[in-house]
Amino acid sequence: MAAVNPAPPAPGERPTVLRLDGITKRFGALVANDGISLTLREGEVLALLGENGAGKSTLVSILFGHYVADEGQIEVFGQPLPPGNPRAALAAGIGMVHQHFTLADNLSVLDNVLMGTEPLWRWRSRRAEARARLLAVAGRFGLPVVPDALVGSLSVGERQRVEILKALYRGARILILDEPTAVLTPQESEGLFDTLSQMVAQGLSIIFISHKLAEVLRVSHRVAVLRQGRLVAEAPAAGTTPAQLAQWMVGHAVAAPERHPSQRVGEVVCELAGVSTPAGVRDRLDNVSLRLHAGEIVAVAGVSGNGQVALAELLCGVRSASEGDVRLGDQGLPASPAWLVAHGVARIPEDRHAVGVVGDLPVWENAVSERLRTPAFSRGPWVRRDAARRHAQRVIDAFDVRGGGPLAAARSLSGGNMQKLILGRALMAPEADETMNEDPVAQPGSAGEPVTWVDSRLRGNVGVGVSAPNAAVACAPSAPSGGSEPCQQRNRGAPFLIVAHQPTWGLDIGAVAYVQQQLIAARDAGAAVLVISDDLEEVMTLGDRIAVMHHGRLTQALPAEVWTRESIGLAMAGHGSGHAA
Ligand SMILES: Nc1ncnc2c1ncn2[C@@H]1O[C@H](COP(=O)(O)OP(=O)(O)OP(=O)(O)O)[C@@H](O)[C@H]1O
Repeated sequence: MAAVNPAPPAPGERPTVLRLDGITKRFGALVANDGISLTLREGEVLALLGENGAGKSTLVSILFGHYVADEGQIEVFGQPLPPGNPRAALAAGIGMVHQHFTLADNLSVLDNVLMGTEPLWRWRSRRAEARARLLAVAGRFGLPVVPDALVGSLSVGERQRVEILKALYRGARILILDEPTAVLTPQESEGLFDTLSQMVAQGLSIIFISHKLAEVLRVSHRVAVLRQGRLVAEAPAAGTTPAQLAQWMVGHAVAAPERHPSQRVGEVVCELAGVSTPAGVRDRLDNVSLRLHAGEIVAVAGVSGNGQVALAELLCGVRSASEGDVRLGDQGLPASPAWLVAHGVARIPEDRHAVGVVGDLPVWENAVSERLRTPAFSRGPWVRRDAARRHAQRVIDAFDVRGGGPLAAARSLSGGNMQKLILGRALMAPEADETMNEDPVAQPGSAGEPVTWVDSRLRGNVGVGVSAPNAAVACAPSAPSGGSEPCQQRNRGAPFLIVAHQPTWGLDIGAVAYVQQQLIAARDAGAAVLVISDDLEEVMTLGDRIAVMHHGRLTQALPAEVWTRESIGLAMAGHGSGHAA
């Protein structure tokens, strides 16, 4: 891997462009940022690291004027920055590229860049001038762009380029990139690194937030590490190792997850035979065949946008096949997400913001949302609130969901902690006491809410709808057969099929290791696991068998040993099955 960063600016040689002095931010009793002081120099890439919930997003939100610090000052190019004023931040030359893009799909690149910079009525008259300026900025930083292209037709990497251009067009001199590579393919990440090096060569300064430690060391000049809101380390990237970074972030060494091949592969739990999904949809399946066995992890690699969403949605009952056959055990797969969830198909959705949680609702409601109408959490028309909150607390403890407890609004969780909550919801079965019939049931006026009421609050969630028939989490006669093991799993409420789409996206290294261990443990307990990921490391760490998606087609799922990094890369680019055997 070629080093991207040019020689770091020697201390004192380049002017300081940004100075944070004693920034403190509290949310109630929680101190998200605790007296943080940092500087950034011209032409410098500063990586901001920390565990999920360490305070990175809070700090950059203060910088960008979305939050107001309780204490401390910020100076940009020697001038004090007015707090809580995004316009002032923009005017001072601060630009931000969020993890989740803020572009309008139905508008052109140029319109997106202009949006918010000019009054609407001026767009037409100033278009030619704006186009020329956009192309000039694009040329200067080596960011090729087609101004009239519709944003909805662009790949993820191209959209990110538009976001960066938007910031540069507005005159950003300090650019904050929040986990910019999380949504990119390896090739797109390379393109971004090239862009970064061009930007710093032109004197821009960059704050780069990422959980990928190797890439952090590669692209940055300096690293700053937050832990529980405090700045615990600052060091030049050169000479620092990923292990050292992990130690600073977590406070102890983190063992990299290792491959643990399956010991006992069971019967076929789910089978796709010649499955296609409707044409005309951008993300579709084209004649896909795949068998998922109990006790095995199949990992699907591929550049996102090649059919992964269609595959995940199909298996979760959100999308139907137009051709071919999908079977769960000995029956057709019902196109009913609620039925599937109730009968032991767990899903970890890719987009946690859109379909994962309902931000305004408390953690406990989100933690039981997919099982709300099971006996574990409801009795007749009433929610068993105590059981639900106990379960939420168990999820919080087991998955280390930090940031406020069962009553906190899910919205207040950091991105990574939200993902841990979704994983816990999908993977953690209710405890025996939560499924016992004689447990006290909340009554009106005492402790509970009507199920229908909670249900309607959650209805915005998951595309699943939670109003499943009051399905017992037991081996229903119509449930897939296929041996006793999945049945036992279902009886315990544990999933027998797990569809995990980008399960560790946005997680810190400790959480990645934990989640991967949980998926392996679920497999070892007899579940069939499908992991869909564009993270090659993850695919190679988890997959007992690996298949690759390209343009809606899926290669044969072959044993992991057959594949190499190179052969997976070839298949990702559509060159045959790509495998070496
Ligand atoms: N609006 C809010 N209300 C209450 N608590 C909040 C709010 N925003 C953030 N927090 C809390 O502040 C802490 C820091 O969160 P922050 O989002 O800054 O972490 P992070 O380092 O960006 O994490 P991640 O890597 O998961 O994105 C967390 O405990 C989070 O729950």
